[in-house]
Amino acid sequence: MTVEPYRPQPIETFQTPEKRQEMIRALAEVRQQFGRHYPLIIGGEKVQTQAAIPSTNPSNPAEVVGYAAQAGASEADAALEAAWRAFKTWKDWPQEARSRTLLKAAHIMKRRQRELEAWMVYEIGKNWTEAAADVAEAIDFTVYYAQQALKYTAKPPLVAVPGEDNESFYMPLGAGVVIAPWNFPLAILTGMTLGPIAVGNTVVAKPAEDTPVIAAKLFEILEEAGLPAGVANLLPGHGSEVGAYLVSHPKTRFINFTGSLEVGLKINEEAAKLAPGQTWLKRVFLELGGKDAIIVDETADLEAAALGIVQSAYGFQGQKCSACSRLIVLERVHDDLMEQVVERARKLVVGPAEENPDMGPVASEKQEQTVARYIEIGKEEGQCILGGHRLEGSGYFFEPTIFDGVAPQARIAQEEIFGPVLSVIRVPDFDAALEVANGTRFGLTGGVFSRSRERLERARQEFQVGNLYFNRKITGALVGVQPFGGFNLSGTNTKAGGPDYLMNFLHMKSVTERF
Ligand SMILES: NC(=O)c1ccc[n+]([C@@H]2O[C@H](COP(=O)([O-])OP(=O)(O)OC[C@H]3O[C@@H](n4cnc5c(N)ncnc54)[C@H](O)[C@@H]3O)[C@@H](O)[C@H]2O)c1
Ligand SMILES: N[C@@H](CCC=O)C(=O)O
Repeated sequence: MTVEPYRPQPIETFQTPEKRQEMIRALAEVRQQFGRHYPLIIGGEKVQTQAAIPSTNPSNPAEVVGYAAQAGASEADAALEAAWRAFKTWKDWPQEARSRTLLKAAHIMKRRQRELEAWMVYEIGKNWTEAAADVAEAIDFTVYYAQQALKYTAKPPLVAVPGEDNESFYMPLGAGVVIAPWNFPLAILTGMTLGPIAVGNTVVAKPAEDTPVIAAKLFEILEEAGLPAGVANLLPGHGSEVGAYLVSHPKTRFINFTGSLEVGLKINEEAAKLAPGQTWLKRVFLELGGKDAIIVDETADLEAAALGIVQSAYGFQGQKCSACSRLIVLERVHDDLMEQVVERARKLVVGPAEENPDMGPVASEKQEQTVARYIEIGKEEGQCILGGHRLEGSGYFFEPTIFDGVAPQARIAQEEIFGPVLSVIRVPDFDAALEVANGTRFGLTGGVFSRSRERLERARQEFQVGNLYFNRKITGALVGVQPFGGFNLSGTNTKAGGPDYLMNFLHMKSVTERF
């Protein structure tokens, strides 16, 4: 098998008229397809249901992008059965053939790149570049895992002892459940599904309620790539119903979850209970929320810091687990820095995602209510120095918002808001900055802007996060470059897009023969 060395996909920024025209065409073509119905996919069969989940456009919620069939318990039973049936043969496919199937899927994604981006612009309100980054990451996960999977055919080296032959080898676990969030509705769903599949497992995937259409597009691609029936099964539905059912199911071998801390804790608890007939301990992977901080000290390049803060706080409307939601700034540079941050944030254009603004809408009515509630809390807990309002119009639009003078223990400095709201905390020195940065339950991403080598080296050891960035934005981890996953209550540190990720979905067998 000839394999090109893996390199992350470049992310399209639509600077040329040709690229802009491509996107305008894709948006028009996708709009023509609004309102279609998308079935469940169980064992390769397309299954319609009585109930349907409407997926709407957050820039204009009256528009229905598509309807997804809605799975319940009986469909979940059938999907797990189909996944176990497919496992019997998929586990024995030569690794090269499995990897080739994924590489083919990646090629189809590249061919349909603009179209996939356009679906996410409409379905979840990403601007064009955010949508392009999502598709690029999905392609990256697919290629990277296809290649990484090849290494597990090699047997680990063992110590030889006289009179015995010893060998160890890796085997896939079985049929697992993937439960995905809406905020990277293609990339995260793709990575969580194709990682386990790459090394011989099979999967039942439940996308988020708000993004079933882009999930259906991924499954069209997997079918075209020739992934055998039942290896990946698609089960849109409500998390508290079919999601919870799949988690508790005795036939679920592993759970690959990305989402909120609240739901992650429930899953952790339910998955630990032994269901009647269950004969294994479920492996549970949880990648959860963040309350991510950037520290800026008095030695920093303030212009670079202001740029990195604004990019990290407001990219995709702050709806990234990696988003900067706390700015921890040393008193001495507070005023100069804030002047630049406010100036940059004030210029951000907010509007319908299809017009490619800096910021589109927040994702849903639920998000709208959460962000509005925290803005009200913020007005009690800090001084609103920018924004603080929902914008007029039918879409879920908010101004970029900044609260200054926030106490480290304030709710807006401790709880994940998941919206375009930044809390600014002033500290006297770098010791205090690190203490505040580490003073939440989370530990996902973090950043430091400083020219002090000593402080950067200290932060390298003491800043308790899974992904730490110096002198740049804290979002946009690249597959294979910055393995992604948090510390503390941000998750189980699965490290998506990392060289050890696929080990999570394998177990090792050791065989000894006495001569
Ligand atoms: N750490 C990471 O890598 C990462 C990446 C993206 C998003 N996130 C986090 O995800 C959250 C935003 O996503 P969200 O709003 O979709 O999260 P969420 O927890 O509300 O939902 C995630 C998924 O869980 C399902 N679900 C809900 N209740 C369930 C239950 N009781 N049992 C089983 N499944 C259930 C939902 O239907 C959805 O598919 C934020 O907290 C964000 O920080 C984390
Ligand atoms: N991996 C993404 C965040 C995923 C969570 O939302 C990043 O690095 O920005």
